[in-house]
Amino acid sequence: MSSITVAAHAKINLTLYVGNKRSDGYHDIDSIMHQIVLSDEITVSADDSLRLTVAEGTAPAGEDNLMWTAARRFLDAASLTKGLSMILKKRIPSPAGMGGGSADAAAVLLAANEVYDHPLSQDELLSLAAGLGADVPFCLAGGCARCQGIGEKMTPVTPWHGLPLVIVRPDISVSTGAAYAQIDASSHKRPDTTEQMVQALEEKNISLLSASLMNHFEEGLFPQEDELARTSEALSRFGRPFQMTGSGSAFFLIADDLKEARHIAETISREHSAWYTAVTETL
Ligand SMILES: C[C@@](CO)(OP(=O)(O)O)[C@H](O)COP(=O)(O)OP(=O)(O)OC[C@H]1O[C@@H](n2ccc(N)nc2=O)[C@H](O)[C@@H]1O
Ligand SMILES: Nc1ncnc2c1ncn2[C@@H]1O[C@H](COP(=O)(O)OP(=O)(O)O)[C@@H](O)[C@H]1O
Repeated sequence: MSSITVAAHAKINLTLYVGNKRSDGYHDIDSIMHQIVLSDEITVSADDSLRLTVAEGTAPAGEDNLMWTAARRFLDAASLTKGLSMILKKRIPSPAGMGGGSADAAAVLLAANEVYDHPLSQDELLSLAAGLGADVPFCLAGGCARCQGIGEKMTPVTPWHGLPLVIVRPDISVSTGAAYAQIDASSHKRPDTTEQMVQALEEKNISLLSASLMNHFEEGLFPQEDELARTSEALSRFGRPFQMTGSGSAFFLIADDLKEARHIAETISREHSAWYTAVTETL
């Protein structure tokens, strides 16, 4: 196969417990990540050199894009003296806590392996993924998983397909590194509800899922970033479960059905025209 087009799906964190800082500067986490339908589109073709075109939306060009690093490391690991031509249609908001760059990098690893007839095993791809970023192994494995360690220790969890979601991203960016540092500075720790969330997903129990939503970053970031607190307030009036995803600044709200999701998204976008809003579903 000389060319392939794939979807690079965004993720949401249904739970995100942040543990202590480790000696390597990273933090152990306990998080249920779920892929969602919202995705970037990536076309990867065999070529003599490495090229990247951003054909839609906004993302770093060339070497600053994680896709470039993923492609370079794939070619080196597979001992290929060839290149790859990559076209990105960027649709996932960024940065947002939705793992867009990680999803793109994982998609490049999988697509490049297809294009060059599987020179690397799944374990070799996972090891390349772990070297690219904490969320990349999950994006490579996909579905729904409990992610521990810094995200690389994954246990598959029963996904809940088709939960209707409204995604809202206020017009601010949060630095992931700064968000982790903020957690170190705060003494409050919410209890870890990840076990409970696994049970909620297995039972498809929306009340238990709603009660188990938890993101440690909210505690430290909301008092610091007015716009995040404002987004939380704007979402609270719909009476549906919602939460910030990852280190922000996007939120997800779980609607009863797609019709309600569209109504909520329209209402928010009318009142906050600078905010990104989208309707999607869990994958
Ligand atoms: C917070 C989470 C939750 O899913 O997602 P996002 O908000 O980025 O989507 C992840 O842990 C983000 O993973 P990822 O975005 O891949 O992080 P990286 O680029 O590897 O790390 C950026 C910086 O965040 C800090 N970091 C990251 C992961 C981790 N477990 N502990 C950390 O302390 C480190 O300071 C690191 O230098
Ligand atoms: N393919 C990519 N898509 C988006 N951002 C990318 C990509 N490659 C590198 N980046 C860089 O990564 C940063 C984090 O982006 P992103 O992965 O979307 O964040 P998050 O994980 O918080 O959703 C961006 O600000 C950008 O500089």
